[in-house]
Amino acid sequence: MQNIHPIFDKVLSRQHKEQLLQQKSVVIWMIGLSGSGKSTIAKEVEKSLHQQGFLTQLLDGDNLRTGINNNLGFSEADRLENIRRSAETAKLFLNCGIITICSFISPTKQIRELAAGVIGQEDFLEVYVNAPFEECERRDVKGLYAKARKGEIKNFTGLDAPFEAPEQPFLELRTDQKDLPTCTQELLQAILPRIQIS
Ligand SMILES: Nc1ncnc2c1ncn2[C@@H]1O[C@H](COP(=O)(O)OS(=O)(=O)O)[C@@H](OP(=O)(O)O)[C@H]1O
Ligand SMILES: Nc1ncnc2c1ncn2[C@@H]1O[C@H](COP(=O)(O)OP(=O)(O)O)[C@@H](O)[C@H]1O
Repeated sequence: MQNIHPIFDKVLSRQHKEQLLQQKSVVIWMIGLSGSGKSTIAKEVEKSLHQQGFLTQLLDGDNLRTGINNNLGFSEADRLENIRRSAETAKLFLNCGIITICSFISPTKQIRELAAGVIGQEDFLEVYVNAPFEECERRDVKGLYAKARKGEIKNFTGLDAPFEAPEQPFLELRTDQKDLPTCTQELLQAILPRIQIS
């Protein structure tokens, strides 16, 4: 990167901002098939954290794809770029001391390693929102599975595009076995020690 000179000697650090907000920031990165429950849990967790006085930001695949990522589709290369930009966005919030809840399918190990690399392994909490493909298809919240079966959507995750289950996520939530309040509580319990100032 020639002629680019990033500012590293900032007057205000992430710690200053965390101190102001009385919280520690982290990125909660929710992954899983379409319809597994990422957005639903993310919204519940955000609501609860807000009620407890934490400053949060939600970043969702569908939402970012209407703005910063609106020129990207679902090829492998586009998904990588989608996640790279989304992770860079999450990092801006992280460095502002904000608890950042991200929900992106993030289907491959390579894509998730990219996200973790941008954010920093220490601050990247990978949450696997897991429901079997058949259950997600049964739910078919947005009618996308039906369209994909008819061939109206190509590169659909789990059908004609891969989803690689993570090997060692920070947390796994089986949304076909536990209800929404239970999944929400499990996630809150897991992250609270990471975001509270001791
Ligand atoms: N081909 C294909 N495969 C999967 N999903 C598709 C596809 N086409 C559109 N959609 C819609 O896009 C949402 C997923 O976007 P993401 O940015 O999370 O995907 S990725 O992480 O880049 O793989 C996804 O949102 P969720 O259902 O919330 O996962 C869908 O609404
Ligand atoms: N335990 C659970 N956690 C989250 N969602 C659940 C759960 N059980 C059933 N659901 C339902 O599954 C669907 C998940 O949809 P959504 O959150 O949009 O998934 P995603 O964001 O992963 O595409 C919703 O209709 C939700 O009500």
